[in-house]
Amino acid sequence: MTVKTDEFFRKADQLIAAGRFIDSKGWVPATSGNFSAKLSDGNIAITVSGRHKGRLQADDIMLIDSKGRSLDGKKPSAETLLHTSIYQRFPDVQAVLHPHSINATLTARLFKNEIVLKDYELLKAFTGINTHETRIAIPIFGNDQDIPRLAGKVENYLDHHTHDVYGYIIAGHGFYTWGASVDDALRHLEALEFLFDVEIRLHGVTRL
Ligand SMILES: CSCCC(=O)C(=O)COP(=O)(O)O
Ligand SMILES: [Zn+2]
Repeated sequence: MTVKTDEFFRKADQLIAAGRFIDSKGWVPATSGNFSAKLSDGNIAITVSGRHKGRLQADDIMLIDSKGRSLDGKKPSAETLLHTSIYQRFPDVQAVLHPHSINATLTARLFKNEIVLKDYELLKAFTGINTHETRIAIPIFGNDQDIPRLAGKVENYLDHHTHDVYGYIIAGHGFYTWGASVDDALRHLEALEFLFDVEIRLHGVTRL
């Protein structure tokens, strides 16, 4: 069994704190959502499947390898493959966060295929964006209980959209976002939440 390092426990603490914050906003109801952070050796700290993400303890964060295989005998998130495929594609990504928020769910009901966010000052919360005069697209995928098939659809999208993808929505489910640290991923998460909220209010729930 692999020994857990100081780095593992530091990242685990960051994920636990992120979970508390995300839950305080109501974005991980019941046992929904999952979080991960990459370690310098390529292994990944990730939430154990089925735990309440707002009440995580050190025991609820486990260690997997880059392929998603458990290194400590615990059962990783059911959606582990969605995390490992992001790390594999984007070497700079160090954290992946997946909330199940009302706004992501409503956004997928209001918009088909993607939501375009443009001309918002808060776009500057995304790494690499320095002006409101830009646009980003957040793709929307159909939900699927077959996670490898869902991961394949995400992969296919990312094969064709190589720049400025900061996250994606899974309809009727939640969204995924990531960043170069847990803090960066959390900033992207909050910004997306705000922008989804604005777009929902703008386009009106009456269209649902
Ligand atoms: C009760 S939420 C259903 C599963 C899910 O979508 C999720 O995000 C949590 O799954 P995990 O295995 O990571 O706890
Ligand atoms: Zn989920």
